[in-house]
Amino acid sequence: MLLAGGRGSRMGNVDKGLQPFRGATLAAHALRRLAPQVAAVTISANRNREAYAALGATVLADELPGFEGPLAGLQAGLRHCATPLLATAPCDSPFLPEDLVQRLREALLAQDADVALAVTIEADGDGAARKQPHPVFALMKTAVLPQLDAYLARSGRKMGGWHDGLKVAEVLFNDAAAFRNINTPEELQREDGAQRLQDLADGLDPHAMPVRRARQVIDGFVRPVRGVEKVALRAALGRVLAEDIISPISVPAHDNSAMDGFAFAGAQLSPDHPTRLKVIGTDFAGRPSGLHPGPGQCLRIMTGAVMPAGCDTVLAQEHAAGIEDDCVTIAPRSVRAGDNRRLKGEDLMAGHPALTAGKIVRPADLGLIASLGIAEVAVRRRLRVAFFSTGDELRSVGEPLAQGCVYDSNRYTLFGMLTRLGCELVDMGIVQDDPAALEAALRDACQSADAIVTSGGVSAGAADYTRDIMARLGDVAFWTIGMRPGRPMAFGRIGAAGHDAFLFGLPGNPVAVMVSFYFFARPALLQMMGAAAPADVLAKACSVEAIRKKPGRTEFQRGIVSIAADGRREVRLTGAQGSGILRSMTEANCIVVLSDEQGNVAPGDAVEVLMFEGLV
Ligand SMILES: Nc1nc2c(c(=O)[nH]1)N[C@H]1C(S)=C(S)[C@@H](COP(=O)(O)OP(=O)(O)OC[C@H]3O[C@@H](n4cnc5c(N)ncnc54)[C@H](O)[C@@H]3O)O[C@H]1N2
Ligand code: MOO
Ligand SMILES: [Mg+2]
Repeated sequence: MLLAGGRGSRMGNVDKGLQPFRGATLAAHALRRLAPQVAAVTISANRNREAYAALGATVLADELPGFEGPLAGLQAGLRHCATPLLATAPCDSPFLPEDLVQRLREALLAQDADVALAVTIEADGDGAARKQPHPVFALMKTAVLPQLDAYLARSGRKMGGWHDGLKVAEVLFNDAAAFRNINTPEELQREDGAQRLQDLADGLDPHAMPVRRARQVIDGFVRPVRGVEKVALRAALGRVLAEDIISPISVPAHDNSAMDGFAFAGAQLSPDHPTRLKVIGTDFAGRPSGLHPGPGQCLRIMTGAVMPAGCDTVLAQEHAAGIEDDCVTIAPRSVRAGDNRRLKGEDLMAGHPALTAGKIVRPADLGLIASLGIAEVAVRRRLRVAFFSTGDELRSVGEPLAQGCVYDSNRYTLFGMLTRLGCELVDMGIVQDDPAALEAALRDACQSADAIVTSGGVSAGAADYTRDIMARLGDVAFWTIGMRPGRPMAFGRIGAAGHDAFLFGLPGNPVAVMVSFYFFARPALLQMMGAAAPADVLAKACSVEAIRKKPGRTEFQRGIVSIAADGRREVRLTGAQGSGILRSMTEANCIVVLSDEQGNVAPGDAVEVLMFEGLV
């Protein structure tokens, strides 16, 4: 029985099961999961009964009036159930496990229980593991109806509340995500992925896809992962901030001195005559003297010491016209009122955001967070990325190289690129050009990862099965991109056993896999990590050589930037640019990006380069 009899109050009092979702309704998706697991399906619904009946199920209304909740639906279900066991699931759980009923039944029989219900292990707010029962995902003997009747007659309404006196078997499911339900319009929209890939790519020719458009489609399709964890400050390096960090204090907390010197009230400076001030004491950083200089007085002060009351100006000691005994002489115009004073909150003001969600934490950010006294930060959970290479010709490092074979290098470049992004990796090795093996690998990958990156098999070669299988498993587009290298690519979302993952099917050639990773997969993975969109920061360099280039496609050539004798930045190519020549990537320190509009390049022309290494 699918439970669809609720009021849908968090959804705005609409009939939740009938909300559109991925081309159907929530209830239709849940039913699609549930129906194959049982002999017959009933839907508990109190509104729109014809719409539910149209899904091909018997529809039952509550016996109790007034939307009394899922137990009322269950009561009607048990009363009319023709089988000895009744399974239930809510209508808003489109991802429910495909083996839900089978596993509940095994436990119910093995333990001779009255009710079997699903439990998962979930992390609570502190990251500690906690058992989460899901009493609406249950299987029960129809013979338990009298207990439920009695509970409802006592005005009990809690889903698990009526189990007292019954034997309950708990069945642990590893996949908490399969039990997630959709309660609010926002959740619905997020889970719905907003749009289908085909709609996003509408009107675009998959056989001649401009780089820019492919990136737009990918960006519009991927969604950030939701999990958040609290980590100790140092562990946040390289992670993505999940929340804005609001400054709890002002930094600095007080006006303080920017110099070692003398602090005084600037109003007494004369533009025409030297000013002589008596030094009445010394203020160190963290050790104030407690003295307040009056007119004609000053304090010796160290950098970082709090400005004494009544003082607004510091004269750096090396700028004093004279220091003798306990007096300092200041020449006219050698310092202005207000100089060398750092203002309270000039770095960070209390209550203002110091860092915003989506920032990838760099060393300076660690320091900034520490300066606020914050020891723990909320970061997005790491992205899990599964990757494998395809091809019968591939051998792994350590194996002998048979005639006609090559060592699998793509899995190593992918390992490097994914590790640099801070992903959690699932290395699935080499998968043979065999449809069954490929399908099994992709299904497997869906269950363990948020994203899958494969290499090889996406062009139209006879042994390239990848495309067919990918298409069968989900919403996948195959593009020939107007670029070089990296022309063929598969992108989309595939699913198996209640899990889905975004898929990047990259071309097999070793340079092509890297270039398509950097220009398509990387920005998309960053978005999935919850990171704010990064821009490719291109610099200009003078090409020392002529480069042949056809307009109408983007070329990513491998280059070496150096500084010429005249101080200008110049670039030369690494030599042969074939997409199988991986050496070109190791020799290069930049990619020369020749845009669609660009034609031939003459020696001395400026071209755009994307440098490999930055400072931090
Ligand atoms: N008739 C056409 N043939 C090809 C086209 C085309 O448009 N029409 N496109 C070419 C381009 S461009 C590329 S790139 C490749 C992409 O093909 P696949 O993605 O199907 O890749 P494979 O055929 O499996 O492999 C291509 C090449 O790369 C070597 N390779 C594959 N995986 C690895 C690995 N893990 N480590 C090292 N080397 C690897 C493989 O042995 C092949 O030599 O298609 C062109 N053909
Ligand atoms: O993608 Mo292919 O490598 O353009 O040669
Ligand atoms: Mg291949």
